[in-house]
Amino acid sequence: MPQLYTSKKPLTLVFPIDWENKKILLGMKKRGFGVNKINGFGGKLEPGETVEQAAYRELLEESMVEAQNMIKVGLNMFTFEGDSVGLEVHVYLTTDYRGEPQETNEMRPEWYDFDKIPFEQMWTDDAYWLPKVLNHEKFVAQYHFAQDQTTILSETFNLVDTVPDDYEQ
Ligand SMILES: Nc1[nH]c(=O)nc2c1ncn2[C@H]1C[C@H](O)[C@@H](COP(=O)(O)OP(=O)(O)OP(=O)(O)O)O1
Repeated sequence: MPQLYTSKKPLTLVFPIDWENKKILLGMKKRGFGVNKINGFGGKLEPGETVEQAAYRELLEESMVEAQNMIKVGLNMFTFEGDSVGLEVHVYLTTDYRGEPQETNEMRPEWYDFDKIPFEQMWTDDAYWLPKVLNHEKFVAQYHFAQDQTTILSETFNLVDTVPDDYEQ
């Protein structure tokens, strides 16, 4: 396969989970990349920050939920036709958190039942990997998007025991 990217940008994506009631916290993104889509909480790293530190900070900034733990469950490499920068998205679940979710400038949070996840309002790839995560599986995947940011042109998906720190092309 030809190289899909020449540089990559790490991003975080966190989902608070209530296993007992089978609910997941998602948010409507109010601005920026993926605006109007429903997704987990996350974003870019600040200078000097680790991926995990960024995951805690972004969740708090976007939903006012303060995670007490994080479990890394997936690594996605997203690339786009005509764009040489890959998005390396590190996916976490948190099962222990403090605070009630609140609407912020970035996100409007809402709890969803596992069987009522609004995949049609989410990134196309989520329908492939999010159910695996809710089934306690871990994965490494790559999705190559057309310029419409909706059509997936190619993909690779693998279940793993441990999620690596970096995506290797
Ligand atoms: N295909 C995809 N599927 C998915 O589920 N999440 C994706 C995705 N592509 C990007 N994301 C996530 C990763 C990250 O949590 C978020 C984008 O990061 P940011 O919120 O930092 O972007 P913004 O452009 O809003 O940045 P700021 O304006 O600096 O906040 O979208």
